[in-house]
Formats: sequence, structure tokens, C-alpha cells
Amino acid sequence: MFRIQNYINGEFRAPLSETYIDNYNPATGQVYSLIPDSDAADVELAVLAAKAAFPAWSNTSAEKRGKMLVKIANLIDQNLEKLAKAESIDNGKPISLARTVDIPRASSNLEFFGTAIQHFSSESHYMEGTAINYTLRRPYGIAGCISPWNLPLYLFTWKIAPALAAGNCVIAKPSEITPMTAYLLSELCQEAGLPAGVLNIVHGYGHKVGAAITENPNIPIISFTGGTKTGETIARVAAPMFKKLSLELGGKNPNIIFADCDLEKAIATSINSSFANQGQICLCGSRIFIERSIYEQFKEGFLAKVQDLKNGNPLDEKTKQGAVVSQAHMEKVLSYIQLAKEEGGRILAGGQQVKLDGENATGWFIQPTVIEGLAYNCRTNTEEIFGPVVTLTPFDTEEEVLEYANCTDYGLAATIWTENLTRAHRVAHQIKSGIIWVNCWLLRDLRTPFGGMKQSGVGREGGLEALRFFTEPQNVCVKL
Ligand SMILES: NC(=O)C1=CN([C@@H]2O[C@H](COP(=O)(O)OP(=O)(O)OC[C@H]3O[C@@H](n4cnc5c(N)ncnc54)[C@H](O)[C@@H]3O)[C@@H](O)[C@H]2O)C=CC1
Ligand SMILES: O=C(O)/C=C/C=C(\O)C(=O)O
Repeated sequence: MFRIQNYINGEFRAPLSETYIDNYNPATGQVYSLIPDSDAADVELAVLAAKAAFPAWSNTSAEKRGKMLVKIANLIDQNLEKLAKAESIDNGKPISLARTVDIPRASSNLEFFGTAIQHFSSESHYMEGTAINYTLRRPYGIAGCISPWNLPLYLFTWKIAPALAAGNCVIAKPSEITPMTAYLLSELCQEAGLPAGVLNIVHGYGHKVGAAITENPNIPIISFTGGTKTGETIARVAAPMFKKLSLELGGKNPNIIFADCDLEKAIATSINSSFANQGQICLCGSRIFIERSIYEQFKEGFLAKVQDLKNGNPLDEKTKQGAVVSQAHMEKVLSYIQLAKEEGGRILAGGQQVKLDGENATGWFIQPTVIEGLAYNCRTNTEEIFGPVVTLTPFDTEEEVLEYANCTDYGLAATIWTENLTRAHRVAHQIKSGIIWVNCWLLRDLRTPFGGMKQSGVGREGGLEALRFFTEPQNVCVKL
């Protein structure tokens, strides 16, 4: 069976333990490759490599570093089909989504930061006639990047690109649930001629490799995307070591439909914001609040479109709903559907695991599920499910829907549907979320600050925020 390898010091290496973890295809439930079960000793090798590479990489001009990232982006483009297929098999997502969103975005991340670093500048402060201060933005040394399974290459590159562009060397850990495209990327890095030790990819479990990165005193800065509980564990270890942290965590995002919206557009986009990637995007709008006067109309139009969303083999071009990522995750999502019933919810669509034919009979598929009749503040409506499950709740006033929207511990993203711009600004201002979309969803400009409030995270990534995060300011004051 195919064995993924670590990428350390520019070379492909087996884990020192020589043990491997099974890697599953979620659409068949079968093991199809093996992942290094690395540990702290492999991370230590990566640290040695990164330390040795840092002086040269950090002294390479921003232009050259940027060009290297753009070269890797071009190789991603040339390998689009191979990477999209690998992502679909590894994660269970429809190949059409991997081909049009995940892989192109991975390329954009590298290109964006490869060019952004060439325009990055720092400040100077003139003290009239007395002194001039200039601020240097210095790379930290070795950055740790830990990424999740839902958008594997997309989020992996979202972290490593700004870290490398800024002149850091990186030790990166993709999710052990979806390691394949990070491995394929390491092959492209070697092909591009990325100097040895600049990027090191160590595969394995979070509690071993992730914990070793978090605990390692030579890694002073960590960027993490994943579950809120894991973020808390990382913060507990890293904070007393005074590490710099960026935590992109969970969400339980409101999707607010006012009666004066363009209903057709609101329904079409809400289908996407509910069920794209089987609802496994931290930005999905899983709580849909609908103004009572159009509740039945929205519900009817929405349910009609949900009926068209059939689960299918992710490698089939026509499939819009693939498999969820793992058996454990499927069981978690199904347990929330059961909880919703216990909390008084009515299942309007879906609600079950789906058994497909042939080799997909043993895959992990869940029907897109729509539930109504729940209290806005019950567990189903406040805990992150992270699957193809949404709830519909009517509201009467703006004040009431703001209370609903803000009632969870999360504050990542929100969507507002209205044709009344004054209302849109007013409501946006009162929602406690890091990202607000008005009459759209997941419309991404990579220059904008990205991240959440409350338990959705700490810090912001994207654009200049990411380049500032991965650099440490040093002020030099020169007496005139
Ligand atoms: N982007 C997001 O908002 C994501 C949210 N989640 C949420 O988290 C829940 C749990 O999913 P998991 O797969 O368990 O996500 P996770 O948070 O455990 O995994 C994310 C990454 O963190 C690593 N990790 C795990 N434990 C670690 C530790 N102690 N130290 C350092 N790194 C560690 C994992 O190996 C993976 O690379 C999901 O059901 C979902 O609700 C999961 C993935 C992405
Ligand atoms: O940067 C984006 O466009 C999307 C980011 C999504 C996540 O961070 C997530 O789902 O975890």
C-alpha cells in the first residue's frame, strides 16, 4: 500500500518510529494509503533542518522568496487534475468542488503571498528635529502551522504561504485525516527547488506531532485552524511559553433572511452556505433565521432545492454532496440529529445516513438535513455540528434576531439578506462576528482580515494581517 512520507530537510523520510496510520477513503470506508505516525523525534529533526535553513532563507530577498512561492503556485496549476482527484478521494468532497475551489485557492494563496511580500512595507516615525524611528519587520525563525481536514490543501497553504513569504522556515502538520495533498505539495516544492529545510512537513496525530510542535521551545509562533477544544489545548501549552498564536476555530454562524431580500438569490446561496463541502466549513451558515412573513415561502423554496442535492460518489462529475470525512465524524453529526429530535425538532429533509451502491455502500454519507421547531438557544442551535445539518427558525423583529444571532459562544461569520442597505449596515454593526457577508456568502478577497470573535479564535489572518502576524516588529530610534 502507498506510504506517505515526511518531508524534512528537502528529503522524503519515513517516520523514525517506522510505524504508520491507516488513511481512509471516506467514500468507501476503506484504507487506501498509510500515513507516517511521527512523533517528537521527527519534529526535532525538522527543527534542526529549519534552524540550519533560516539564515539563508531570511536573507534571501523578498523578491526571490516571492518568486519561489509563485513557482510552486504554477506547479499546483499544472497539477490541478491530479491534486483535485487526490483531495476528493482523501476527504470525500465532490471532485468538482476540489477542482474549482480547493486547489485553485491553494494556488492563489501561494501566488497572493508571493506577490504581497514584494509590496509589504513597515512604518517610520519622525520626531521633529530630534530623531527618526524606523520599524523593521523581522521573521521569527521557525513557524509552526497546524491545519485541519475540511479544506486540506486550501488551509494548509493559507498558513505556510505568508509564513514563508515573510522569511520564516516552517514546520507544518496537515491533518492526519487528510494528509495526501500536503504530501503531493511537498513533491512540488522539491521540483520547484525550494531550498532544503525551508518547509518541513511532519505527518501524524495531533496529540503527538501537533503537541510536539506546540511544546517545542524553538518554535516561537504557531498558526492553527481546527476545533475550539484543540485551540484551547494549544493555548494552554503555548501561552506560558509566550508563543505568538493565531487560532482560527469553530463557528455556529447565523444566516439572517429579512422579508425584503431577493428571495431567489437568498435561497440559492443559502443552499450553498448550508451544504457546501457537506457543511464542513467553519463559515457555513448552519442557523437560518427567517422573518416570519416569508418563513413558509423560504422553507418551501429551500426544501425544493434540498431535494435536488443527492449524495453520490465524490469522483462522479455530477455529484454535489459527497461523503463526510470520517466514521467518527459521521457518528458525531448523526448524534446531533438525534439530539435535535430529543430537543423537539422536526426533520423536514434528510436526517439519515445514506447507503449508496457498489464500493460506496460502505462510505460515510449523510443526507442534507433541515430541521425546524427548535428553541434558538438549545444545544442543537448553539453547538458546532460541522456537517450537512441546518435549522430554520422564524423571527419577528430585528432586535429579536440579533439576540438569536449573538447567543452562542462563537463569533466567526454571519450572513445578512436584505435589500435595505441601511438595515444591512445597522445589523452588521451589531453582530459579534469577525466576518459579515451581505447578500453573498464566502465571497473572498484575500486582502481582508479573516478570523473570529469570542470562542471562534484569536487574531486575524489574510492580507497584511498575516504578514504582520508572521513578522516581529523591531523599532530602531536614531538620534539626529
Ligand atoms: N476549521 C474549523 O473550524 C474546524 C473545526 N473542526 C471542529 O473540530 C471538531 C473536531 O475535529 P478534529 O478533527 O478533532 O479537529 P482538530 O481540531 O483536532 O484538528 C485540527 C488539527 O489539529 C491537530 N491537533 C489535534 N490535537 C492537537 C493537539 N493536542 N495539539 C496540536 N495539534 C493538534 C490535528 O491533528 C489537526 O491537524 C470537528 O467536529 C469540528 O466541529 C474541525 C476541523 C476544522
Ligand atoms: O479562508 C477561507 O476562505 C476559508 C477558511 C475556512 C476555514 O478556516 C475553515 O473552514 O476552517
